[in-house]
Amino acid sequence: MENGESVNRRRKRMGDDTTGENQIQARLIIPDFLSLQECKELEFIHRSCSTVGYRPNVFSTTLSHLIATNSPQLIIPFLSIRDRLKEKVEEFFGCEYELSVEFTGLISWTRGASIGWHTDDNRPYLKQRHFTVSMRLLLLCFSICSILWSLLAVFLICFLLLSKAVCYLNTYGQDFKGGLFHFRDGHPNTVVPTAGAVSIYTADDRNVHSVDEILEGERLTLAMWFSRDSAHDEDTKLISLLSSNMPCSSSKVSEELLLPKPASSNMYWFCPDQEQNEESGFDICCARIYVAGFDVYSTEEELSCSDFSELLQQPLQLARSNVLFEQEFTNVLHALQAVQFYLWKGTTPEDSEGVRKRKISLLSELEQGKVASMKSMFVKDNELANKMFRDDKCCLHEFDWAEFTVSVDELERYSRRLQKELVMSLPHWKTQQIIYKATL
Ligand SMILES: O=C(O)CCC(=O)C(=O)O
Ligand SMILES: [Fe+2]
Repeated sequence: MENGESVNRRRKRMGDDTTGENQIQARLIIPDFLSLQECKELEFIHRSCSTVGYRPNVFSTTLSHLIATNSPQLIIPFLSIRDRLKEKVEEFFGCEYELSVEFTGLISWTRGASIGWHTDDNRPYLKQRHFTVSMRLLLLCFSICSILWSLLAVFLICFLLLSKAVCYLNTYGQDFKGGLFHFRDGHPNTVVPTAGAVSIYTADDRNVHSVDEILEGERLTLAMWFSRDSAHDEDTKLISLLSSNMPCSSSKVSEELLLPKPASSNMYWFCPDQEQNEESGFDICCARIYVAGFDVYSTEEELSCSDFSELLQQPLQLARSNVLFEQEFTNVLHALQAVQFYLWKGTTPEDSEGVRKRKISLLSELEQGKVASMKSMFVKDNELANKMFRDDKCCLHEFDWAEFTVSVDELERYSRRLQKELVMSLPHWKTQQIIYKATL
C-alpha cells in the first residue's frame, strides 16, 4: 500500500540498497488508481481493436496498432492515465523526469492462459547490451570476477529497464476466475486483481512473479513499461507513426471521420491448435460480435470461399434474431466498434431525441442462409468462442434497435470528439517529442 516514505528512502530502496529487507520491497500496490469509467473505456477499446497476442490465449491492443489500423483517436483515452502512472512510478522510485514510457498496451488473458515464476527484465535489447558490455570487459580485463559482473548486470537492469505497472481493468471472481497474481518473495504475496487497482514493481529478481491460469472469462489489464533509456521511448516512435499516418496539416483529417481499417486477417484469427489453422478456431472480431448476440451480414452478392478474409474488409451489416439493421458499416472492425460501444454505454431514453432513424427489416430465408454461412466461415468453433469471450453481464438488458441506433450516432460523436483532440494535440507532441494529455 502507498505510504508516506521520503523520496530518498524510496530511491535507496530502488537501486542503492540491494541487500536485506528493502531488497524485496520494490513494489507498490494502489487500489482505485483508475476510475471505473476509465476501466470501462479501455475495455471498450480492447474489445473493439485487439489482435491475437504474444502468448497462447492472450490478446493485445498496442498504441501503435491503434494508429496503424486508422484509429489513432483511440489513443486519447490512454493519455491522462499514462501521465498519472508515469508520475506515480517516478515519485515512488525517486527518479522524477527521468523515465521514458517504453510500452503501453492493453492485454487480456483468457481461459488457459498463465505464466509461471519469472522476472520482466528479459527484454531482448537488454540482453544485447549485456552481451556487448560483457565482450568489452572480457577483452580489457578478463580476470574480473563473476561477482563484479553480476553487480554490473544488476546495475544495468536497474538503470535501463526500471519497472512495470499493471492496471487491472476488471475484477477477479466477478469478470473472470483464476488469474491471481503472486510475488514469490515478500509482501504482498498475492494480488487479487480488482478493477482500478495498479501494481507497480521493478523488473528485476526482487520481483519474481507469476499469474495463475485463467479458468473462466477474460482478465484485462493495461500494462506499461518504463525505462531510463530514452532510446526505447515509445513516444518518439508513435509520433513518427502518427505523422506519417495522418498529416495534421491536412484539414481533411479534422472533417472526415476516421474509421477503423483491419490489419491482416491472420492477426485476428485465433486458433488453439497451430496445426489446423484453417479448420478450427475463429476470427476474434466476428466472435466478439456473435457472443454479444449479433450476426454479420455481407452485402456482397456471392459469398466466395476464396476471398473469404476479404469479406470482412468490405461493407457489412448487423443483424439480430433474424432482423437486419439497415446501416452499412465500413468493415468488420467498424461493426464491432458499434457493438462494443453499445455494450459499454447503453442508452438512456432522452438520448434518442434528434436521432436519424434507420430501418430494420426481417431477413428473408435466403438472407438467413447467408448469415449462417458467414458464421460458419468465421467461427469454426462456436463453443470455444463462447467459452473465451462470452460475458453474461452484457446480455442481461433487453435489446432494442432504437437504442442501438442512438448508440451508433453517439459513437460517431465520441470518435469526432477524440479526433478533434488528437488533431489539436499532435503539433504540441511533435514539438516536444512526447505524448501527453494537452490542456486545449
Ligand atoms: O497481468 C499481470 O498481472 C502480469 C503479467 C506478467 O507477468 C507478464 O506478462 O509478464
Ligand atoms: Fe511478468
